[in-house]
Amino acid sequence: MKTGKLIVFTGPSGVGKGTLLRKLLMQHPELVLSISVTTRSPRPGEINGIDYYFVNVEKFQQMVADEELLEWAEFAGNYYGTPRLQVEDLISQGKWVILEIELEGARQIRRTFPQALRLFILPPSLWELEQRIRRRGTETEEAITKRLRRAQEEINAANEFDIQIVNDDLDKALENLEAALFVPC
Ligand SMILES: Nc1nc2c(ncn2[C@@H]2O[C@H](COP(=O)(O)OP(=O)(O)O)[C@@H](O)[C@H]2O)c(=O)[nH]1
Ligand SMILES: Nc1ncnc2c1ncn2[C@@H]1O[C@H](COP(=O)(O)OP(=O)(O)O)[C@@H](O)[C@H]1O
Repeated sequence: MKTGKLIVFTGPSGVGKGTLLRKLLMQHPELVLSISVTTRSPRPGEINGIDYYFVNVEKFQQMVADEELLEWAEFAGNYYGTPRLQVEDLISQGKWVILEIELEGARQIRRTFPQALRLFILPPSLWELEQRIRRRGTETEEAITKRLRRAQEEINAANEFDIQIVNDDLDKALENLEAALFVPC
């Protein structure tokens, strides 16, 4: 029987997690990205059920109370969480499931799924991180400030993770990511 695997993918907002994951998933369709629940509003182009499940705060709190979330956290004024059933089903089918989550959620997973592989994506510098968030053009000034403040705290915790990858050159970062995931055993 194939063994499923849980892979945690963390790093500051704007570091390029989404960009790296899109490329990785195109090349490795056997990997599955877990779709999170969030109370944040959809950005233009984001689709409910594809990018996130967009819910209101009441619904989110109900899911927490009903223990439907494997982990959850507040980030920059919104709630985010991983639906438990979806992940457990996929892992029991032998799939490799990726959680793209922030630091507090990654810490929860470390306690509940100690066997998960945990990766942290670093920016080449804080200056470049800020340029990337601004260039993306999806955030208000207030949201950018919150994300940058949080970024330093997250970067300080990078050593808690099994593997650290710097996303400077995108293709190089992708190569390092593949090397970390597909170690011959
Ligand atoms: N704990 C937790 N964090 C999540 C989850 N889904 C997304 N996040 C994180 O929430 C943060 C904000 O995500 P988002 O609003 O999409 O902004 P972006 O990272 O700037 O694109 C990022 O660090 C995500 O990795 C989740 O289910 N649980
Ligand atoms: N290696 C890279 N070099 C330059 N720009 C990048 C790189 N990786 C991602 N970006 C850009 O940085 C911005 C933030 O990337 P994104 O994937 O949305 O980050 P995250 O999901 O971590 O918040 C996007 O505009 C993306 O095109």
